[in-house]
Amino acid sequence: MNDILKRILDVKAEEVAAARRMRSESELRREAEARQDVRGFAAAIERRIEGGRAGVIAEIKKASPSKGVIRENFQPAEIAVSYAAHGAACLSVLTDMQFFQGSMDYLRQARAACALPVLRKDFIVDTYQIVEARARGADCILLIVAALSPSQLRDYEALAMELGMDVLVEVHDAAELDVALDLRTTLLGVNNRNLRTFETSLQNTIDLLPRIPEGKRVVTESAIATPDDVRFMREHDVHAFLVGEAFMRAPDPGVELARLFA
Ligand SMILES: O=C(O)c1ccccc1NCC(=O)[C@H](O)[C@H](O)COP(=O)(O)O
Repeated sequence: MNDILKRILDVKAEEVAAARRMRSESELRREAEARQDVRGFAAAIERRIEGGRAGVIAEIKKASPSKGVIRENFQPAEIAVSYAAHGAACLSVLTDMQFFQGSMDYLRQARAACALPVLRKDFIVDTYQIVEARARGADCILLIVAALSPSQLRDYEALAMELGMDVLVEVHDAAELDVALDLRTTLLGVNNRNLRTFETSLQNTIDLLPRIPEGKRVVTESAIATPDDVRFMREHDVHAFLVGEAFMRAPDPGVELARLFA
C-alpha cells in the first residue's frame, strides 16, 4: 500500500478509536435509524443521464494532499446552492479533517442548503464511520478498494445499504476492478489519479471500460478540468463524473460546472 494512503488510513483508525470513546456506535446507530430522510444518490445520477445530460457529482473540498489548499474562501453552503442551481446531480463533501481540511459539519451545512443527495467523501475503515455518515445525513458513502479487504467491502456495503444509503465503490486498476465487481452497488468509480504518484490520466477510465459489465454506472473521478475532457468521456459513453478541483478553483463553482458541462 502506498505511503499517503497508508498514512491516511492509520490516522483514520486513530480517529475512529477516539470517536468511539466519545460516543458508542450503538447510540449513533439509533440516531442513524431514526432519520427518515435519505435522498437517492444513484437515482439522481440516473435521472440526469436518462434526460440526456451528464450525472455530475460536484465536490466540496478545501484542500487535498496533492494540491494543498485549493480554495481559501470556503463556504460549503454557498457552494452547494450554486452547484444545485447549475445542474449538479449530487454533492460530494470531503469530511476528512487532517488531509483535506474537511469536516462532518461541512456535510451538514451543504446538505441543509439544498435538496441534492450527498456523498460522505472520506476514507472508510470501520463500521463506525458508516453509521456516523447516516446519522449526520449522508446519502452515500465511498468505499475504496485499495483501502479494504474483500470481506470488509462486502460487509460495509451491506451495512450502508441496510441504513438506506447508496455506495460508490472506487477502483484505480484492473485488479481492484475485479474485486469491486463482486459488490452489489451499481456505482463504480474509476479514479484517474494514481494515489501512489498523484499522477493523473483520463485514459485510466477508458482503459478499464472493456472490463466493466453492463449494469454498472461508471463514474469517472479526478482530473476532469475542461469541456474537452467531458466530451472525451461522453464520446466513450461515460456519463457520470466526480469533479472537485476544477470547480473549487473557480470564483463561482456552479458557474464553472455549467461551463464544463454545457
Ligand atoms: O486529491 C488528492 O490529492 C488525493 C490524495 C489521496 C487520496 C485521495 C485524493 N483525492 C480524492 C479524490 O478522489 C478527489 O477529490 C476526487 O476524485 C475529485 O478529483 P479532482 O476533480 O481532481 O479534484
